[in-house]
Amino acid sequence: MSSPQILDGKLVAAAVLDECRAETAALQALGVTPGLAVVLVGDDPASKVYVGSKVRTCAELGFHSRKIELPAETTQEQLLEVVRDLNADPAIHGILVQSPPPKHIDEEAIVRALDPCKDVDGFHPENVAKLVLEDPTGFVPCTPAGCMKLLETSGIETSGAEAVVIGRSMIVGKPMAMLLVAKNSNATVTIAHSRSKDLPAICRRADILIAAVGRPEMVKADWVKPGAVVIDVGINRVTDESKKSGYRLTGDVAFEEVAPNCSAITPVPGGVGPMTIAMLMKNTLQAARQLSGVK
Ligand SMILES: Nc1nc(=O)c2c([nH]1)NC[C@@H]1CN(c3ccc(C(=O)N[C@@H](CCC(=O)O)C(=O)O)cc3)C=[N+]21
Repeated sequence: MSSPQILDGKLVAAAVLDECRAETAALQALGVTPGLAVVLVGDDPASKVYVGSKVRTCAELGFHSRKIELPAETTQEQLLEVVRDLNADPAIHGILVQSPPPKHIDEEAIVRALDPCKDVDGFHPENVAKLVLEDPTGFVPCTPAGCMKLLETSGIETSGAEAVVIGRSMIVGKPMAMLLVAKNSNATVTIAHSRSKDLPAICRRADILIAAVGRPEMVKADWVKPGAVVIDVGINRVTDESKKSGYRLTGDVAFEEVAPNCSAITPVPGGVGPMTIAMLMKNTLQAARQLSGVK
């Protein structure tokens, strides 16, 4: 096989953002300006890039946004105080605390302190439950939501398909599996992970393969059934002396060798990453509508 369909996340994200822009204008006409707060603790360079790009997208859409950058030494109690203030701030509808925080911070406690109605990441237990219950008032985590949107808009049939998700994180793997098995998607889902026996054989069963492990180029050509659809969630920085920055981005899939073998595949960058940000904006709009009681 040759020339797979390249699933262009940048293009689809731009279309989602166009919808968001129109919806923002409509909300503003009703006196509601969507507001997103992004909290970053410490100075991880990759996190800074992502946070910057989230805040920039807010500005492009006409959202109110707040970027709260805290030093790496910020205590648990100080961070909880910031979250409580944002919970109480009527101009803020969505709160995102960039993950991972420094080691001395108990991330789970921070997530539980969020007002679930403002938890646009969908990490709070109440939103996790709503995802399992298929309750649309909950927030779906942005990365898996973006993968689903990309599959939908590309006309990829999930109903009856064998999907394999590699990775069982609360941020991607588990919610991704839940979305694929949900009644509006109807895939048959396997969740594989580092302890799975014969991972390549499990992956070869997949009509739709989702790689979310965080290991650069782990998925090789012989892991993929000919004609499969491959969604690469990995965003790994690897050193590359030929680049001015000294690094390049690569996914969890060995793109060059895998692509010729599949029917469709996402690139990195330009695949799932831009979709994640677009879905964050969509979730913030949902939060603004729900909190303000506007339909
Ligand atoms: N509470 C929380 N929520 C998140 O949603 C969250 C998080 N923490 N921590 C980190 C991950 C990662 N993440 C990305 C979003 C966009 C791109 C993105 O736009 N990537 C571009 C390239 C960007 C670049 O050049 O580095 C692309 O793939 O084309 C990447 C990664 C959100 N995350």
